[in-house]
Amino acid sequence: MKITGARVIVTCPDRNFVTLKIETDQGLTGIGDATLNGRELAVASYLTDHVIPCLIGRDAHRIEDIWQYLYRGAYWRRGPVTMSAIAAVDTALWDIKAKAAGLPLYQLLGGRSRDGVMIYGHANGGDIAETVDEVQRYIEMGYKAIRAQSGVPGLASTYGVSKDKMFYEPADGALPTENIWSTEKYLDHAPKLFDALRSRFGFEHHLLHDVHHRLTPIEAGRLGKSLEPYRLFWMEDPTPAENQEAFRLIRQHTVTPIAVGEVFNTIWDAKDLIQNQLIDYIRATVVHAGGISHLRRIADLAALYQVRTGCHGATDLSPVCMGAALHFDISVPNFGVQEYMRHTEATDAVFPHAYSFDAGYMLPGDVPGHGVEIDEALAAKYPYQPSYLPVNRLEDGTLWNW
Ligand SMILES: O=C(O)[C@@H](O)[C@@H](O)[C@H](O)[C@H](O)CO
Ligand SMILES: [Mg+2]
Repeated sequence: MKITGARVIVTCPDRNFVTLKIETDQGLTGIGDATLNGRELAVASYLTDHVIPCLIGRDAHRIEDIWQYLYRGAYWRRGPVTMSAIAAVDTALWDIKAKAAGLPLYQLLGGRSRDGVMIYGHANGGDIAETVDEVQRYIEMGYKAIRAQSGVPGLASTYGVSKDKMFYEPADGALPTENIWSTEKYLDHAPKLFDALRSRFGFEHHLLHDVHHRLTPIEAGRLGKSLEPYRLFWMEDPTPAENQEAFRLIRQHTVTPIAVGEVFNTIWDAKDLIQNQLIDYIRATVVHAGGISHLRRIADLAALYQVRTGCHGATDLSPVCMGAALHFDISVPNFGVQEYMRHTEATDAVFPHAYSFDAGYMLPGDVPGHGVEIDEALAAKYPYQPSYLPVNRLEDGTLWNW
């Protein structure tokens, strides 16, 4: 089966998405997500100008060979732009292969390992009271696992607190907005949030929290220790993970489980964290970590050390990524949880899909392929809109991690 064409579709139904569509000489097409929030056009150009010319005429069934060709052939390896582009090709080719076999993608990945994919949603509020009410709402919607983020007294804004409660889009400006961050105010506040949540709801539901790279290792150790009475499912991105060694310091101080990896794009970013059991969940996902093929390699390494998957699934990852991730999630043996931030109706209309939500779990659907398509005519109605993620500054003006 030959690749006869490929094109990049950039669309912005409420937010920007980049999609690669591959066509073959047997009439089958496949799509892959290539969205990189705030740097979308870099990936679109990488695909259009440097990858697609190399794809035409290749055998669409040779997924692994094409992956190696794009990874080794670029000479300049790794990084979010390169690996998101490779991920889009990989995902589209798995979509084609499954369609050619007439099977849902998970059947080519070893079949089901579970009946459904447990997901977690994002409850957030401007203060503790509002966040408690939002957690209540997610419990009523049937969620078994809920991430809780709240505003911090004394800070005008902070990561994870959105205006619209069902969708969270942090990219909010034609140039980056600047937020002010105070670690002391946050460390004083976070335990109070989870004390209120456990006092109200007990321990029946999994509670998660995203620190979003904003602490130093010892501060992360302090936070993890302060959250131990509340038995979190995980504390996410407690400190930037370029220095994987830093997590040893956190581990010395707390048994609060740690999840890292949504910004990782290859197995090399996670190798030491996994092999030294410095984390409990790996957050790498289909769109940013080289696609289905590479994510399986990361998951297999993680399984050796009893590290489980917890794929990133924010609104800025398109329904194409969500669909592919659910096929991965329902089959991977060391599954942990899948993040699911809902997309808007306009986005869902552009990306019709077979996956579904049912009482805190999601199902990938059983149509051939990964079950997600793109309505190109509708996509064309939503032109790209430049949009940046915010930056953080400390109260003294120092540029910090957002
Ligand atoms: O865990 C998460 O979902 C967050 O870290 C994301 O919302 C992240 O901030 C965005 O994906 C960035 O575009
Ligand atoms: Mg996160």
